Amino acid sequence: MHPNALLDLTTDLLRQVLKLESPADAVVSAFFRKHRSLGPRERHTLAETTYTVLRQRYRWSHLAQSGSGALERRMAILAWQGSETFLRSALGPHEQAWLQDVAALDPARLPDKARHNLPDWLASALRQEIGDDFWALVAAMEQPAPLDLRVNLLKARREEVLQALAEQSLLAEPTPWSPWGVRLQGKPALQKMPLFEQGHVEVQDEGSQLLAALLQPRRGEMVVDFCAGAGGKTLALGAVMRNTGRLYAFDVSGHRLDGLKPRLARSGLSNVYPAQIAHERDDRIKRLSGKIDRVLVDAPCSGLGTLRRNPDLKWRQSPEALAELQVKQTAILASAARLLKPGGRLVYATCSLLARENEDVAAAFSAAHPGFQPLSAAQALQAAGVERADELVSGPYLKTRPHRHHMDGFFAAVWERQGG
Ligand SMILES: C[S@@+](CC[C@H](N)C(=O)[O-])C[C@H]1O[C@@H](n2cnc3c(N)ncnc32)[C@H](O)[C@@H]1O
Repeated sequence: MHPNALLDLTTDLLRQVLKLESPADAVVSAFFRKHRSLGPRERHTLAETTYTVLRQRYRWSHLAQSGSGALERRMAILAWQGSETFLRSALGPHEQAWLQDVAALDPARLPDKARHNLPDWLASALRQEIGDDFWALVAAMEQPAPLDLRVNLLKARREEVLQALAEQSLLAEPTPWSPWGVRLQGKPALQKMPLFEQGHVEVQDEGSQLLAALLQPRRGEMVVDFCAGAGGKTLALGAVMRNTGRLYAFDVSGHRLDGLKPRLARSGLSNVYPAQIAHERDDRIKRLSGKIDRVLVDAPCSGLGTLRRNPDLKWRQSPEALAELQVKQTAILASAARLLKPGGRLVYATCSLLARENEDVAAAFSAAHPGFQPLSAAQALQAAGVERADELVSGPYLKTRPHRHHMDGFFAAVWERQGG
């Protein structure tokens, strides 16, 4: 494709993504479906440039002020993630000179906002949450996430997967904490590899894998994954249960649960029962009340712990949306808790970094449910064979952080239902 044409397409894609009306990955996928003739290198440039702008939107719009022409074009030029020679051949002499001037500026002298690239409400919430680590967190969130795999222990051992990857000259190492995790270098086309097709591995961030360790379901138990979605955690739980017992995968979204089907088929699990529920007080929940050994609530949340993968979320969330989420999280947790037998374990998890969705919801639940005894996440993880679990917690809670653990930001609280 001619350099001018690719720059025009990038400008067009950015214009669509920056409307922030739909998730960026959906807009990018729809754009690629519309432009089927794009090659892999062109797709890479389009997607990476778009994500670079989303990660550092204030930086690029600040620097773009000095140029001329459409703002999205200027941002695309500054954040370009393809060949520089190729880009330069798309630019006229004025744009070339402007790009050179901007490139010479010292990024350390930019205003704070153009360095942290966060909306004001989120910057102040994170400063309060993270304190002195704020800038380290900002830097970590601007990096793309590594590609983590979870080894499906029903079908393979971690050493075998590492060996198979090495035979294909792929660099990989065990994840630092998850006993089932493998971290790959680069982004190989995994979907076409036998390891993936035959269900020996699934793509799953290390933090997400740890939630299965925290719930620690045993063979033969009755377990509920209350907000199962496309089943990332369901699959991990089913494997820990060694394909025994009964694992219900509930979600209000039938569409998301549909995404679980092909993954289940690959995984070899036959103990999973996906079911769409109307809402958290659905009759099905009432019928199972008091019968379940372990319940995971992977609650709908702002997703702000996944900004490395979904940088558009920081522009699409708002304090008002967080307040609504908190109401929903509180209601789902209270309803899911009714499922548990005495002695049963409850885990509430989010991929948010904010106390409003995390500690505040957990504390309100504890206050309203004295029959649920909070447990230490570190002890639960240690019991599940996670070494150095004390590095992953803050007080009784699991709290993973991109800048400290190279994982998405997860929060989890654990309780045991009392009584007999
Ligand atoms: C964080 S996502 C779950 C991700 C999933 N556990 C995984 O590992 O892939 C939250 C899920 O909660 C679901 N959800 C929203 N409201 C719900 C409710 N009232 N009851 C059950 N699930 C709900 C959403 O449809 C969404 O799939």
